[in-house]
Amino acid sequence: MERIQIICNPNAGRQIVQKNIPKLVELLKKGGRKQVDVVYTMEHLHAKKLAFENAGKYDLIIAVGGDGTVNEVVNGIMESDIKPALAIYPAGTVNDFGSYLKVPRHVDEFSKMILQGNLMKVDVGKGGERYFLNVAAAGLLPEVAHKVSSEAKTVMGKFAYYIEGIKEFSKLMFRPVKIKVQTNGHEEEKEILFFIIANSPSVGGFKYIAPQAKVDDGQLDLLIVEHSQLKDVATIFLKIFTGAHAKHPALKYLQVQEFTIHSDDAIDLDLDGEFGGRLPTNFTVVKQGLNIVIPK
Ligand SMILES: Nc1ncnc2c1ncn2[C@@H]1O[C@H](COP(=O)(O)OP(=O)(O)OP(=O)(O)O)[C@@H](O)[C@H]1O
Repeated sequence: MERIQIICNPNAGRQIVQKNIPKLVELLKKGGRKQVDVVYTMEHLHAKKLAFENAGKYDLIIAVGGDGTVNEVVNGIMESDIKPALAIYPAGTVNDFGSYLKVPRHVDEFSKMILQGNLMKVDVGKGGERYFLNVAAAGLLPEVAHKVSSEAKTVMGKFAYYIEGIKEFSKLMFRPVKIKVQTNGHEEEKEILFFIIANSPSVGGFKYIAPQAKVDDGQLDLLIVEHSQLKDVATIFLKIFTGAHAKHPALKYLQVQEFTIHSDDAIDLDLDGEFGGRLPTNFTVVKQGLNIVIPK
């Protein structure tokens, strides 16, 4: 992987990791990489455009930012005919996929990982026409993610999500979401509190939301909590910290390759923490569709 493009969101997270970029470039050049170009994103969707337009010119794109920036780079790569490899340099409030892959945050370790170039093929989820690397969701979690202001997340980190989550939770007790789920030609109507479609086990900073998820098995893990199970929701939430929630009878846990979710209400969809359009949405998975650099 000789030709490297670094796409960096200067505003992501606490804007600390970004200070390492000059050092990273220096280390990669010292390691023999002749072309290491850095571009800073200027606005929403800029990272996607940069990844798409330059996909053929690079062997590797390093996304520096949070899950939103990584999602944009993944969309740019997946929409391109030539697909460079991806590396995630976690610099955001939440970096689920990077944390799951145990990507080092220290610049020396990170550059070592890039120079070693150990690749893994991972699945990429698709919700409608948009790709997601880690998670698609609607209901409680995305409402929380979108309600928390960027400033609050920067100051409080992940805890901002949890605090808002508790506030939102009481509101949602009275507002279930009606959905139709189609899997393998079978349709079921449900009133749910939320659903999560996970590629990796780690979602929203919780490490074990989808404990059975594997990022290269060609399957998406679908978790649904039905409204009828409201009385159990508190217990489910408490168990999330250890992953024990997945075995709770009130939570439906399915592994699927394709399914559709409809709703009569205008329900926002969240893909990797970003607004991803509205339901209805057909979900598919591109099995091992992306090469990603991981530690040895
Ligand atoms: N220069 C920029 N100014 C403003 N927003 C940007 C800029 N570059 C990228 N973005 C947008 O910032 C959003 C958040 O990015 P990302 O998830 O990487 O960071 P984060 O710090 O984890 O998230 P958040 O800002 O939501 O806390 C993305 O939607 C991205 O498109």
